[in-house]
Amino acid sequence: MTATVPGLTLVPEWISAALERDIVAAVDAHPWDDSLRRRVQHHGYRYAYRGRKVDAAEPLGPLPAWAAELAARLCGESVFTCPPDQVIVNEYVPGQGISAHIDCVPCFGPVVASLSLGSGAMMELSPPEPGPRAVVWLPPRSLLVLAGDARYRWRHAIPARRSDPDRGPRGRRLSLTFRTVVRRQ
Ligand SMILES: O=C(O)CCC(=O)C(=O)O
Ligand SMILES: [Fe+2]
Repeated sequence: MTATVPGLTLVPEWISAALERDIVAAVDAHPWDDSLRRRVQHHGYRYAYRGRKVDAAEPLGPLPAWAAELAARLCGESVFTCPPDQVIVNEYVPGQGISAHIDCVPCFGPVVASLSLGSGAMMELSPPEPGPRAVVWLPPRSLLVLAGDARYRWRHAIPARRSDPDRGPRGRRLSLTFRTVVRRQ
């Protein structure tokens, strides 16, 4: 049995295959940070995985053009109430994943949106109280939006494996996750 997750929305084919190709090329033209187990890029603000914090006083500079365009579209479509100003790119090669977590609550605002490019992947979400997990297939070019309980109470993970049940082998996947940095007064 799988559960449904309040606050989770998945929009298939949020971008075209042509735009997907252009964004992957633009992302790959930018240097990667390979100090973690998977390669990442941080745009807008750096997120410190270790201390789980973002320094809102230290912007990295303007978002790259592809990220600024997608951020504007997310705003225009009212996915966010203000333009997201922080983007993390994750690269997963087959066998890589991300362990179960809730995105940093004091660091980021109430909406987190993640665009999948390249390969699809299966996401597992665990409820706040013991109970059945939810499994969501994230196809390439889809937009996953986490708000409400999906953002604040459920944990999400991408199991580190080479293929997904019923979906076959994974290829290289990029996820582009848009967030809004919380500014403390
Ligand atoms: O790759 C994904 O779709 C999820 C990424 C994620 O959960 C994160 O960066 O916090
Ligand atoms: Fe996350």
